[in-house]
Amino acid sequence: MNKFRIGFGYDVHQLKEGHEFWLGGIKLEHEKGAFGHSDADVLIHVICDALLGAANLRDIGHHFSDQDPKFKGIDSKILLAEVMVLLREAGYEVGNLDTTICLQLPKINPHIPTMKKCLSEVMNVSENEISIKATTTEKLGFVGRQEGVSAYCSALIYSV
Ligand SMILES: Nc1ccn([C@@H]2O[C@H](COP(=O)(O)O)[C@@H](O)[C@H]2O)c(=O)n1
Ligand SMILES: C[C@@]1(CO)OP(=O)(O)OP(=O)(O)OC[C@H]1O
Repeated sequence: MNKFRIGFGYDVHQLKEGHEFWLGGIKLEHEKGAFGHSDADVLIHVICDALLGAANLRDIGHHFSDQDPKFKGIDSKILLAEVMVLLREAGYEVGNLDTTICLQLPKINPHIPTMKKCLSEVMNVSENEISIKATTTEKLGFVGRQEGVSAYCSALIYSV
């Protein structure tokens, strides 16, 4: 019988002028971009954390340290692909993911189909199993002030 496990991820990155804005594996055109040790793709980071957590494999920083120059500016799609290797080596497959991006601007809805296609290809998981949603915080807090972007992910995995 398949064993089902759930996982959860949460992450925040600062938004700053003069940085690229990578989100869900694609580059958005915006006056500010996300800042981090990697490309700061907060959506991919929460997916990694939710999958690692579900498999009890620690977290993204444990596998890809923000102190390691090897990961400086790295494309987070590479990290997600590596997480999928770890997950499958541990004997699991992805059931489904449900994510929420908290971002005041820009609007994410027009980009969701492209993000889903991109993540589906990186993970080798059907687009139907990848849900991406977005919300503002009604101009409240660091998201509302456009100082940062946060995201959440719930993941279901099952043993194969
Ligand atoms: N960056 C965002 C934020 C929100 N959306 C979409 O707009 C809807 C309304 O947002 P509220 O914060 O007022 O609830 C939301 O449900 C999303 O569909 C978006 O595309 N990009
Ligand atoms: C991805 C890593 C590694 O480059 O760096 P950041 O882009 O800073 O991301 P974060 O989610 O803060 O932590 C994970 C890090 O290990």
